[in-house]
Amino acid sequence: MQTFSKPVAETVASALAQRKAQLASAAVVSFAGALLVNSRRRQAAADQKKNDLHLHSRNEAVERVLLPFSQQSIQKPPKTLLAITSQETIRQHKRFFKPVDTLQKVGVNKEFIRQLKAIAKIIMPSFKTKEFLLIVLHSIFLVLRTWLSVVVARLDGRIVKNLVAANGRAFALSLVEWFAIAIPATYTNSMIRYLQSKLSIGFRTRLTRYVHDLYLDDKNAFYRIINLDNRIQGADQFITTDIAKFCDTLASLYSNLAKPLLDTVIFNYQLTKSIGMAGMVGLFVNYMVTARLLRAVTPSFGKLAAIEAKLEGDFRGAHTRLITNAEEIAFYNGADLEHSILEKTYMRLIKHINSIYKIRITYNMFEDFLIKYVWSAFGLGMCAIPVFLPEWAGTVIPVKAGDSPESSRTRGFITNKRLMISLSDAGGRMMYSYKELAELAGYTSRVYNLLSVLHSLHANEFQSSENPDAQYSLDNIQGKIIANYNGIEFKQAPIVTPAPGNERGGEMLVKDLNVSVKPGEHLLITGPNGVGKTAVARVISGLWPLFSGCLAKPGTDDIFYIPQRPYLSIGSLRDQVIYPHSHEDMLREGRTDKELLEILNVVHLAYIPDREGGWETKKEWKDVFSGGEKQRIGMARMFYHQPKFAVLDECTSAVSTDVEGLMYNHAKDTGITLITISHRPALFRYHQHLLRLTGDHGAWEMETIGTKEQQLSLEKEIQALQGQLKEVETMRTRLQAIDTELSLKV
Ligand SMILES: Nc1ncnc2c1ncn2[C@@H]1O[C@H](COP(=O)(O)OP(=O)(O)OP(=O)(O)O)[C@@H](O)[C@H]1O
Repeated sequence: MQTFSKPVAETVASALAQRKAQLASAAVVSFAGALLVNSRRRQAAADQKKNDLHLHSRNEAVERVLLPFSQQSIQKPPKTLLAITSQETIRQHKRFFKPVDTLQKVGVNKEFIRQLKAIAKIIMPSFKTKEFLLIVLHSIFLVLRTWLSVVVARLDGRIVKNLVAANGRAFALSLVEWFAIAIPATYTNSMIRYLQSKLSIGFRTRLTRYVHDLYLDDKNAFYRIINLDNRIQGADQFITTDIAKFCDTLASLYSNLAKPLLDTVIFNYQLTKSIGMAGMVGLFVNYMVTARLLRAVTPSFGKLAAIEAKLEGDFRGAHTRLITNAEEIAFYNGADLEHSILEKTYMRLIKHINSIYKIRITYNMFEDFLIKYVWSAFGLGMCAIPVFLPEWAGTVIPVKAGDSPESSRTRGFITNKRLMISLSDAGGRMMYSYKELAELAGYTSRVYNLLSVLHSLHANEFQSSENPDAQYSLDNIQGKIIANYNGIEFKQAPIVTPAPGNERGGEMLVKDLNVSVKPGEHLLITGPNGVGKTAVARVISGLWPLFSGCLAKPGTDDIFYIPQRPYLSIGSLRDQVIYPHSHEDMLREGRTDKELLEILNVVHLAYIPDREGGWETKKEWKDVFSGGEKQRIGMARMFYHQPKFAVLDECTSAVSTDVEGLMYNHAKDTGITLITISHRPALFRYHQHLLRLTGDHGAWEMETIGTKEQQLSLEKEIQALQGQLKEVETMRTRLQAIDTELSLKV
């Protein structure tokens, strides 16, 4: 048991030694370190980055998008050229995607048509697109299929007539004709399905590309949509599933609506020839009445589809959270609770789907009854008109030379009946299309909502506050940002949480901050948990808005952020070090793996490439690296990018103090000005200034490290530690006493 007391003394002694070292080193730290800048190297890197940025500029006309389309292509995806959405197009489209009125009913109405028209500008930007060609081809095949249906109906009539007339030769010949028609008919059907799928995937590619261009824009809309807006929950579901469903429904709707419409026109024309005008008027009246009846009983499938999509998103989101936080949940033994959360989310979804199924029972019954039975009976009645009341029909079934009146009537009846069946099928599909149209309205409202929110975030238009008296509201951002400044300077700038949808508006964390960081003047930001240290970094990076005051900051290339939570991307080991650059960027800049190894050496990770099997190794890196290794990779990234300024947010908390010191010294030696967010006093010595956030109504204070006050406060801390050190002996004695007491009891 005595061994426990030794570390107590050691810890206090080492803390004391550290304080003394701080006191000594803080006094000697000066701007000299900052002047030892390897300026040539940094300048070259900056130029290279600018060059690189130019090559990847968002204004670049065309970018390659990888679209795997077969199993083979998954290994080696083909490259399809797709134009990147230009800023001009986005600006022009903005007015079509005005914010959605949440009270607006989702359904087949004017708003739906307006939203669909707006989305059409993305999925079919002009008639010179591949998608338009697909629609034309698709339409040709649809006409062909209708024509083939008429031919088949006539042939069917002739086959039965030959059978009734016992004409064996004619019967055999008509059967041959039957098979001859089967070939183009089946080819037509396959092509219709193929072209429909192609159309859907074409729409999806355009829409996904457009959404990605907005979602991952230079304003970080993917961050804003979560933190600065609460109109869209689970954007991933919108992008991966809702867009796909929207495109599938739209493409199939065209074929499901265009084909029966065409069928209705052509079959009606054919039927008029056989059943006369009276029959046609009867049929028309029948359509009108049934359509009205069906419309009246159709439930709001659009709204139901939109709710279903949202619940699907919630279920998917719950699973994603489980995967992302698997280790933490497993450590906490949280499987039971997570299980019940997943079950609840799933049951909410299933309950909704079940209610849709129940609604559909009566609707489908009514629909079937009207279309299959009422229509057939009505149709048969119409077919009988030329037989029983030829004077009403205004037409009689022609009797061909050599045919008996019976066989002619049979031929006429069979042909008409087939046309009738096709007509009722077309009607059924049209009615079904109405249901599909209502569902499309649901998907359209979701896709439109996503697009309108992305457009507004891209244009820096945020959700308006419900409280007009709120001091800080996202729709009233007054702060002034000066970019490309050689330093960081806050003037009367409050740090405020964005808090979208919060009745009270944003909460002020730091009051009117006045801080200036010039090159070489390293700043340490400290303060209790939740006081707003990271929030300062968020405002510098532009993730959070500046509600008032002024902030001058370096250009995006000149500042690098290492966040509190390490992030490891998908990709090779090399990709982890050079993130967010790609291997192609690295080669273009003329950087080598040898250089990367030197960087890993600085952060004491030189053993990693060998251990992991080389730079090309791909793994789920977040599960491979230890906490400290992840943080060192973060530092390695900074050394790779060599920015002028770096914001380090508690990013070395799991790194041993000696390696941490080496990394800090190396960063300073290479000319990086550090803005560190930390609670660790061991880091004082690497900085000139200290910003202390006290959390008392947004209060803060600035100190120069190494000043008299600073020394005084360190002296005080040393005295306190020395006091504790004196107590070690007493504590040790007490521990021994407890040990003895315990052993006696045992
Ligand atoms: N997106 C957000 N919307 C509203 N409030 C937020 C948001 N993100 C953080 N906050 C709140 O802002 C406050 C400051 O957060 P911040 O992350 O800056 O704390 P911190 O000082 O860095 O704390 P720590 O030392 O624990 O890292 C916290 O109370 C936090 O709950």
